[in-house]
Parts: sequence; structure tokens; C-alpha cells
Amino acid sequence: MSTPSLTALTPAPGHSRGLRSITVAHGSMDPRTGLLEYVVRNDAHTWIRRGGGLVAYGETARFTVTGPDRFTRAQEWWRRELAGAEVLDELSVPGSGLIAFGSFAFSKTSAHESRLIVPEVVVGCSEGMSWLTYITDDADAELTAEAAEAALAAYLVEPDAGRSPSPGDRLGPGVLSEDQYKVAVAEGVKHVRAGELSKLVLARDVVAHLDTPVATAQVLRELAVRYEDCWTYAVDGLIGSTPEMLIKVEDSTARARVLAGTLDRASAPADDPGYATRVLAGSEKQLHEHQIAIDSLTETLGPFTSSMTSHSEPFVLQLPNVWHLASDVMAQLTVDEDGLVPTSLALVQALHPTAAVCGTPTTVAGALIRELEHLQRGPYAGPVGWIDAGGNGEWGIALRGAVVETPTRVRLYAGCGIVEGSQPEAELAETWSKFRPMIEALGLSR
Ligand SMILES: C=C(O[C@H]1C=CC=C(C(=O)O)[C@@H]1O)C(=O)O
Repeated sequence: MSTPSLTALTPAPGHSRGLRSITVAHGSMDPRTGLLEYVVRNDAHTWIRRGGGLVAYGETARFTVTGPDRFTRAQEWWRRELAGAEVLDELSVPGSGLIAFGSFAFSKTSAHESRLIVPEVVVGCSEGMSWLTYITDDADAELTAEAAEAALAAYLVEPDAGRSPSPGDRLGPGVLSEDQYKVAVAEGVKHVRAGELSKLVLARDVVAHLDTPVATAQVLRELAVRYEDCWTYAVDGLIGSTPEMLIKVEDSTARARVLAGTLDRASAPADDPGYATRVLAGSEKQLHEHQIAIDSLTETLGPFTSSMTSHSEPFVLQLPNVWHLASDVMAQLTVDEDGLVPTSLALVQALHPTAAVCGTPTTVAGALIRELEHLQRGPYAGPVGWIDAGGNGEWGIALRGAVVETPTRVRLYAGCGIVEGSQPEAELAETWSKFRPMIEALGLSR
């Protein structure tokens, strides 16, 4: 397997025949809002958690691809772009310098285009540092702090208006009705009981029809404030706030957050603080589902690492809508004889799709998803995130999100892990708990 390396992705300084970028320190940020003050336009690309991360505007380059080799081809394109690039970066931290935002289709057979987008301006904030990056393909453009500030100012000058819920806004069914979804779950359980697979993830969609155009920036700000432990993403109309980190690479350290096992907070008794721990961490079914997800990640990540640690027991992650059983995994990536480690995108390629969104074994689950779901997942449950010139990056799984299909039509997706003990009615209810972040951020009710 050829894994692009950190060094192979590092652009040569001083000669340019393509992308050119400058990164400068950017004034201090309001600690209460962090990056959110920059999420003012509906075309923002975002990757935000607890006020930090990246917000970007504009598009200097784009690569689109479909098919089973979408990750390899995207990496090749990124390497080619970097090879001819000129990069001035006074910070040189993960996420500074040249970066691309990306979103990949869940399925290798999907007609949906996976994409890498190199923005024009990026505001970044991490560990008390803030920076501004300006990226151009104009050989004559000046790479100065003033040029970067001017490029950012041009995007911020006209913020998009928010919207208020309208009486005509409504939530309609998606491809499968609720009853059809329950039938699909029951079918899935039969296959699990027959021993064909141990876990299968079945998803469904619902469609928000709005009276007036969706105010994406407002939706993203609401998601980022409410779901501050999640990663609020926006890439080209794919928006949401995911609690699941597929892989994060910072130099030679990789991290992942694996989730599986869900409990709706809406149905919890108010006066029982031990409820989530008892019901989730005390449930054989939930622990089994979680173990399958952990095993799938660690088995695949193992060959890339020299050491790996995770807690022996999952913890209960509390989000505003649900509790999850969660495990954080940290690994040291193996450094090869040339001193190189795999890039974040190379690891994405190896890890996707995990048991959290597909099932185990992957091929059996993938075939059953196609047979039972009747849904074009598109970018739902695919990797979403960013990569920099050094190969660092953060790639979440595009969950708890939606695709803005037209200014007034937004498609929401949610799925559930199906194991032997799954009940169709309970899984249907669980999809509603997973739709809730988007339903509320859009100002809708069920
Ligand atoms: C497939 C989804 O969630 C996955 C991630 C966490 C917990 C899950 C579960 O408990 O079923 C799912 O595997 C989704 O949110 O659409």
C-alpha cells in the first residue's frame, strides 16, 4: 500500500506554478464566541469545536471524484497541488498554511461527488493561537498580511441574514416511511440472527421544506453553541454537528472517538442522575454494539501504529439530545525508514467505513444496506473534515447532519446500529433523537 507521507506532502518553498498562500497571526478572538463571529455567510466552510477550529470562505481550487478509488485520487490531486505551491506560513501549526476542506461519499458506488476544496481565506484558532490564511492561484497577487486581511474583509462585509421559523415550514417523509424503516430494521435483525453479520447500520432520511431560504450560517452557529462537544462542519452544502471523530492526525499522533450505543435524553427520568450510566453502560446489547465498533477501529488502525491506548471501558458522552457510549483512542503512528508517517487522508481511506456507520463484516453489511435502506446516502456517514499541507487533518463522520439540496429543501439523515437485540420501534425512535439537532437548528418541530 502506498501511503502519502508528511514530507511528500510538504510543498517546496520558493517556487510557484500553482497555489500560493500566506498565513499570518490574526488578532485575539473574543473567548465567548471564538470563531463563531466569522460564521456570518451561508457559504462558509466550517470545522468548529468549542469555539476553535477553522472557518473558511471562497474557493481557489476544487477536485471532485467518484468511485472506489476516491480517496487515493484525492490524495494524488492534493500532492500535485502542493508540489507546485508557494507557502509562506509564520505559524506552521496543524491547520495553518495551505489546507483543503473535504467531504467524501459514504459509498464507493455512489454517484455523489466526493470533493476537496481549497478555500480563499481561512481563519483558524487552536490552543490560544489564531491565524489567517490567504490562498490564491494568481501568480501576480501580493502575499502580504494586508492582502490577507483585505480578502477576509471582502467576505465579511455583507453577512447573510438569519431567518425566523415560518408557519409553512414543515418536515416531510424521506425515501422510506416510518413503517418501511421498521420493516427494514426487522429484516436486518433477521440477517444478524441468521449469523450472517454481527452488526448492521440502517439509516433513513426526512426532508425539511422551508418557506424561505435556509440560513445556513445561523444554523451552524446554533449547532456550534448547543453541541460544543461535537465538531460542527459545513462543506459545500453538507452541514451538521458530529460527535464522532473518525481520525485526527497531529504530527505523529492519531486520535479517534468511537461511538456506538445511544440513549435518548428526552425519555429519561428527570430525577435519576445514574440513569444513563445504568441503562447504557449496564446494557449487554449496547456494550456489545460498542465493542464491535471499537474492534473495527483498532484492528484497522493497528498496522499504522507503534502504540495505541484507549480506556478499558467506554465512557458516557452526554450531548443535548442523546447519551452515547464513547471511547477515545490515541495512537502513535509508525514512522517509516524515511521518517514519514501516513497522512490523515491515508488513514481515512483505511478506516472508512467503520462499524459505527456500516457494520461488521463490512462487505456483508454494505450489501445489506444497499438492499434494505433504499436510500442514496450521498455524503451522509462519509468522512468530512480538512487536511493541511503536512498531512495533518481532522476527519469526522458526517452524522447528525443534512444536505442543503435547494435553498428551501434540506435533507436530514440518521441511522442506527442494528444488532441481535434491536427492536424496530426503538430504533425508529432513536433516529428521531438523532434528527433532533438539525430539526431544532432549522427551527422546525417534528
Ligand atoms: C449512524 C449514526 O450514528 C452512529 C454513531 C453513534 C451511535 C450509533 C448507534 O448507537 O446506533 C450509530 O452507530 C447516526 O447518527 O446517523
